[in-house]
Amino acid sequence: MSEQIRRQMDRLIEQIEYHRVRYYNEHNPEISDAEYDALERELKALEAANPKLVRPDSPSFRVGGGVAKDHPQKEHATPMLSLENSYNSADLADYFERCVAEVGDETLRYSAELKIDGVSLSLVYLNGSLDSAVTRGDGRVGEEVTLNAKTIRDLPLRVAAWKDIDRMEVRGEVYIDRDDFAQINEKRAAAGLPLFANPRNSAAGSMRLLDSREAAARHLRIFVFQALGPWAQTINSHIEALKQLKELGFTTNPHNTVIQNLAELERLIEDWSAKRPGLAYDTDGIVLKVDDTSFYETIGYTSKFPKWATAYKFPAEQATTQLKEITIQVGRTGVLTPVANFEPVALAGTTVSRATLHNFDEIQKKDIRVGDWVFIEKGGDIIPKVVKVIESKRDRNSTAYALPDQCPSCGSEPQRVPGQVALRCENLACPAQLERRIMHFASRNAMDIQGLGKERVQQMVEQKLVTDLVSIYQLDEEKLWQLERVGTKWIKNLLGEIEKSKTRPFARVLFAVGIPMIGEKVAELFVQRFPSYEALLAAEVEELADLHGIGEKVAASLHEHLRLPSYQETFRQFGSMGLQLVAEHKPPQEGDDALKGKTIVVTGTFNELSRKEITDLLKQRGAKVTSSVTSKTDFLVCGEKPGSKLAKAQSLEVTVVGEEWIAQWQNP
Ligand SMILES: NC(=O)c1ccc[n+]([C@@H]2O[C@H](COP(=O)([O-])OP(=O)(O)OC[C@H]3O[C@@H](n4cnc5c(N)ncnc54)[C@H](O)[C@@H]3O)[C@@H](O)[C@H]2O)c1
Ligand SMILES: [Zn+2]
Repeated sequence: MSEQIRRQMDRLIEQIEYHRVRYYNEHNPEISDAEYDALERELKALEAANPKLVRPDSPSFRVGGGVAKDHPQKEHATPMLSLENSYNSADLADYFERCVAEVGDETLRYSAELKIDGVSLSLVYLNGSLDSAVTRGDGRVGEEVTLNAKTIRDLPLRVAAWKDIDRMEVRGEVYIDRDDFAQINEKRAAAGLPLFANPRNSAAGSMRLLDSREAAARHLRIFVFQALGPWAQTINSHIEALKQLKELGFTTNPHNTVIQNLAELERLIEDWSAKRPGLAYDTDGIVLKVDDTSFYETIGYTSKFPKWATAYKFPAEQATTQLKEITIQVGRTGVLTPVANFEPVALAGTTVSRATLHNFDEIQKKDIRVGDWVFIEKGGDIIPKVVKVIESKRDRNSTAYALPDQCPSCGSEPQRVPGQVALRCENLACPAQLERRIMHFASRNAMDIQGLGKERVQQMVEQKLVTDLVSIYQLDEEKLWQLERVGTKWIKNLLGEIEKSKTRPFARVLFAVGIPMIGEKVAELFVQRFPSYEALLAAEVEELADLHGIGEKVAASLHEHLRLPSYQETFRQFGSMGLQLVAEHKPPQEGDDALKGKTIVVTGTFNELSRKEITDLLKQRGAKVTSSVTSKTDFLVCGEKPGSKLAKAQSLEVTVVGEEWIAQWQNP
């Protein structure tokens, strides 16, 4: 029996040692922290039940992962310990009881601090100047990384208001902001380097880089959380020490508070559980420390952590699991989104089995393959995401992911959206998109078919009364009677509306078919220059892009879509059903109000007309001419030397037109 337990302990220790090297030395873990902690807990439980079998070299007594030879080694004046972990109220209640019992005072105050998810660093200042920075290492001896520490953005290299102390040690947590971390991983993905699982691993790796210029590019930051040495010994409140550190120019975390009991802590935990996704940096818990430092020796230490402190750990947000399949969802706009389906795994209190992969570029960048073991993460989002692949666990025969060649809803070949990372199904009859397409087609500014509300459209699509845009014009009384709760009057009205929609001008038809990036105003601009479907189809992409107010991507989108079979077929059928595919050219009449409801800004200098003449002309046509560009502006008429209004209009995506656009509003 005991032989079996011994073997079990050996096996656990071997696993733990293996993962410590991956984590502490290589900064490239193969399992999540929660999974690692479970191994440690299992070992500790076995050790507690079998004290005779405990190995003297057990990781249960050790801090960190030892020291590598890359940097000079340096012994800590005071050991750098870890923190005891608490996962629930019972653990925390134990902590409060223990402190009160040791001190014999119920009114103890505790400093409650966010546990910053980074790596600890010891900084020694001699006569006010930073002398050395040392990592925790194995707690006793660490690695000297002073040059790297000097790249930490908010670390003072000299302490200004120095108070005659020749030696002072400050400890803190070095971390990387989430945004900076995302950029680091993006660069690594582009360079084909293994990704970091989280900001903490990348901070740890960065601190130990051999080239401090590279460390500087990692944008390291620090929150200091402790002072040691003669100066600190004169202050016997931890909170007060933090305050004075701040006055000396160190950055302390602004969210530290004082609490007195478990109830207050529980409120704090609840509060931060909600708020911490909004912080710029990762936190993994709340650290409690007895505020009165004169009790530290009384309460004492284990070989691994101080007993006057504990760390409540938030539920784990990362896990590792195996990717079984990549399925594809078709969004309402036709965009195909890959979804990771994996072995169900517990994560932050729920079981998850799916994660979004965002887009196909993401899969390629991270080289995610079916069968891979992956790190998944929940963070602040409801939907988990795949952080990275664990390459060391990849099957040798695995192959890179191939882009889908079929839309899962309709089977047609998806297209790459020009200039974007998305793949899109462009089939106008794709069932997954039909409802949205019809709603758009029938909307007020498009074909304006009243009576085609959301619910009705849903029913029609479900019952296959409409299967594409063309089939709207094939609806008849008999078909409509199949719907629930309809009457003669409603049917007659709807058919009337559909018939009436055939008279909508061509620009509206062009807008209504829902070509990506072709909005209402853009459709109008195109039709003014190319007044029929035939003319548009004959136009080269350069000619389309040549129009004032039209971007290259927009022109490319129109050009490409008009050539897709499903669009060509749709326009052909529209034509034979009597929809308007030719613009009726109405020269404007004196006093007509073609620009009614439009808000227009005029800027710059013009060749043919003065600014005043242009303004008057637009007003005659019913436009409201205003002086500043806002999101409500419909057009910016832009001459030469336009100034800041042009940039403003571009940033708000207001349509910009030139002097030639004015010509159409002049009387013949
Ligand atoms: N995934 C793996 O394979 C693997 C392997 C080994 C270790 N680990 C993980 O490493 C962790 C253990 O590392 P650890 O010993 O650094 O413990 P820890 O990170 O859980 O806690 C101790 C550390 O918290 C930091 N800290 C942050 N804010 C603080 C504050 N306000 N006051 C004081 N300290 C603060 C300090 O650096 C301190 O050293 C565990 O989470 C474990 O899961 C993971
Ligand atoms: Zn499709």
